[in-house]
Amino acid sequence: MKYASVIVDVPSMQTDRSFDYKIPEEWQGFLTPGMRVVVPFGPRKIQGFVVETKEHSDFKRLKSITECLDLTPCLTKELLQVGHWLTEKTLCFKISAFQAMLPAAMKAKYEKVLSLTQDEHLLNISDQLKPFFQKQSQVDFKEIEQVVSLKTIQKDIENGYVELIYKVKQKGNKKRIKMINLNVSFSELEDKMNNIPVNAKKQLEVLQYFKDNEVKTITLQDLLAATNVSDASVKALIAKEILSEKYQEVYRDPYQDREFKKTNALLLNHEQQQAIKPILSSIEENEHHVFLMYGVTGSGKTEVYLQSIEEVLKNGKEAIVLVPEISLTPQMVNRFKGRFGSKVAVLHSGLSTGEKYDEWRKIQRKEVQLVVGARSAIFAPFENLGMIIIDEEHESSYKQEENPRYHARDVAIYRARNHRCPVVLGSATPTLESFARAQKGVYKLLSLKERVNKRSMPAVDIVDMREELRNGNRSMFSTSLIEKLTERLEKGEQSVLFLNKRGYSSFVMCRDCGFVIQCPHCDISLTYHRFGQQLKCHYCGHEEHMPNVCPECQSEHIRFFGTGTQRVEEELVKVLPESRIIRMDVDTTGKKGAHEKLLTKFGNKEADILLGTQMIAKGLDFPDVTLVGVLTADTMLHLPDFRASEKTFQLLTQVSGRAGRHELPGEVIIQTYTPEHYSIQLASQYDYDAFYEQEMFLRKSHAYPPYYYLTLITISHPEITKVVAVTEKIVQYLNRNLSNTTKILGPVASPIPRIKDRYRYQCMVKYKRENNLHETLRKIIDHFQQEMSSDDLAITIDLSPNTMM
Ligand SMILES: Nc1ncnc2c1ncn2[C@@H]1O[C@H](COP(=O)(O)OP(=O)(O)OP(=O)(O)O)[C@@H](O)[C@H]1O
Ligand SMILES: [Zn+2]
Ligand SMILES: [Zn+2]
Repeated sequence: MKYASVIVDVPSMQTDRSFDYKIPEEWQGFLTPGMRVVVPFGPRKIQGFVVETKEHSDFKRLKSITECLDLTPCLTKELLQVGHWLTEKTLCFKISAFQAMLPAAMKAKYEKVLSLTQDEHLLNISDQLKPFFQKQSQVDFKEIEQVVSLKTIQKDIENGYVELIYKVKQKGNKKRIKMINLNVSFSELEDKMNNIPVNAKKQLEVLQYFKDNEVKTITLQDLLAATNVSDASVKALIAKEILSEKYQEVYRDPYQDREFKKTNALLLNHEQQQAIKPILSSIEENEHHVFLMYGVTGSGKTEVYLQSIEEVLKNGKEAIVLVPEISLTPQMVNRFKGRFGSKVAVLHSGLSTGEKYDEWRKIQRKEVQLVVGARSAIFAPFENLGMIIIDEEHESSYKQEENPRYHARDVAIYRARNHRCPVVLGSATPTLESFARAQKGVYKLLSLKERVNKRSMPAVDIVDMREELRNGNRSMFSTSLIEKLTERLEKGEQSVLFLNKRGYSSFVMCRDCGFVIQCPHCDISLTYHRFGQQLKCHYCGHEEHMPNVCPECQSEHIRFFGTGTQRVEEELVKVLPESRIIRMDVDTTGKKGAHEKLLTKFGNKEADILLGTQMIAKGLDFPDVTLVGVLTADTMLHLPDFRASEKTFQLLTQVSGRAGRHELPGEVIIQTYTPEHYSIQLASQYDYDAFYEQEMFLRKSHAYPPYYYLTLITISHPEITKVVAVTEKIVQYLNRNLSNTTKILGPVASPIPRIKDRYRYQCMVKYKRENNLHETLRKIIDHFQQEMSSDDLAITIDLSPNTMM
């Protein structure tokens, strides 16, 4: 093939198509679609993806590809196809779609260098530049920029003495280690040693080591450590050709120092057998089906996953398991590694960029057959997929909230259809969307209604906190919660306390005038951080010091409100001084591995109470936890979000599921200010079916999903008049072009009307069927393209918004 079509790394409307390049002769026949290349683009050199190779091009005078970055395609044929589909589905740029499918380490980074156009020009360039080019013809632009004025540089560029070049920097460095090799046989070694002068003691010591230990290859690092000699002695032996060195590539394996206890398949109970049967037959028959495995917490869904995967691997195929924010549940990793050992790659946000890259390459090289990972693991470059599992399918983290705004569930189904294999969605609290599809028979419903060994679900007690207040209890713990905690302490059992942080922050308010301190750039209150007495904005990062007096009325009665985990801990220590508490929140789990350490400690019973936020709500399976307390169940209910009730129900069910999972029975206490709310009532009765009925009824009457599809368009700009004008225009255009049955809401200010000094407006499209939607939206973006690139206007379109924020 002589020509290649390339998608270039310039995310803009004008460049959202392929460009043709000549393939230099030496790469013809080698370069294939899915490889990354460096190509000249205008004055720059940038990265791109080859999407097609061909014998002819309609264009004349084409430039040549400059560099080839891959030896094997980093995107398989199928993933290229997924990329095109993502572009359609989410209205993102092709380049964004391709990049989203690769580990961060492989995204292009550019460095600017200033380069002499000819060596002779060293005499002509300005004096300030000269010192930089004495020894080299290219200099990092950043270095020069700090010392020499841009004007001066510009002049030399205009004169043609120097030029500015963008170089693609490769981030994904493979880790290599130096191996030292013994070049002679052990019998020859004696001879060689005799020839070495006696005073070269260190060199002799090195050779003695090889002799004593009968090794022929060892890493340089280990050799130096074992013999306590310096690098120089080894070099001397290499010069004598007794030793040689070579580099060997190694993987950074975050789990290499850990042992995983091998586990075997358990004997499935009746419900599990019923559930696994259709999955296995779909695997055998090579048929694509989507299964919704609706199983109460502790019903043994994971065991069903494990045994289905076993079947897939036995057939020589591969599987993907998505787990929400997996770094947060090391227990989960253990279960997969325990069953499948080195066949598993793990991909999650807790890994370093390098570690992720290495895990990804294990997949690419077919060294593993199973990947367990968070959202983006859905793009694992397997070519022979036999199954995709999405655990906790209701988790909102499966939706990416930046471009491309995809939902991993959609990608999973698309890929599984390509590979003609099953998708299994598992949850104790399926999304209404999925459950409705199962009701209609679009998905196949598999139910696990009982806990393993018929253990009962923990009894739930709802405590009305208003009542507590009326009875004179002003603390954040109800009387009955304290009683039950004390009981657990006496019996040596463990408790989990859950603080629902979402929608709840510690804001600062003046008790005299009611003034709330807000971010000067965003319309949202600042959050109080005890450490350093700082106030922080969670949207733009603005920080300021906590004032001593109210900026509005000078009163000294300015306090923070709201309950942080730190405060809960302090209060708890006062009430239960003898208890040992582990607190898990963003502050205590910031460091790598901290999360796992804390959980291990709790598992070893080095603490009585685990106190935490969302991060302890799911996946935990500790036998001695018999009490779960939810401190404030209703904080999420009041968010401007049509899924607020559903999320509350899911969360309460998940948290309750942490108690009494093994021999000991469990109990749950839910503290709330709105005990009558149906999502709280029904969660306490574990009545998903009733919740589903009720919530579906409300969604229907308010025209929300799953009855209607949504599209959210958000417009932002530094000037409010501009935002309003553009939003109005968009609404008018939508009204003219979409069908009559479609509802268009807006323009209205977004729930957070200003972020980072930009005003935000939105409009929402609710529709049942809308064939024109994508085309209409594309036209809108097209229309405002100019203003978006020059006038700081931003329009984001989300075709399946998770929240209204
Ligand atoms: N067939 C079985 N026989 C015996 N024990 C089992 C069986 N299946 C699962 N278990 C055990 O029951 C416990 C709960 O199972 P598991 O964690 O798989 O449930 P789950 O449905 O995934 O729970 P959750 O949704 O709450 O995370 C685990 O300790 C598991 O090892
Ligand atoms: Zn005041
Ligand atoms: Zn801010």
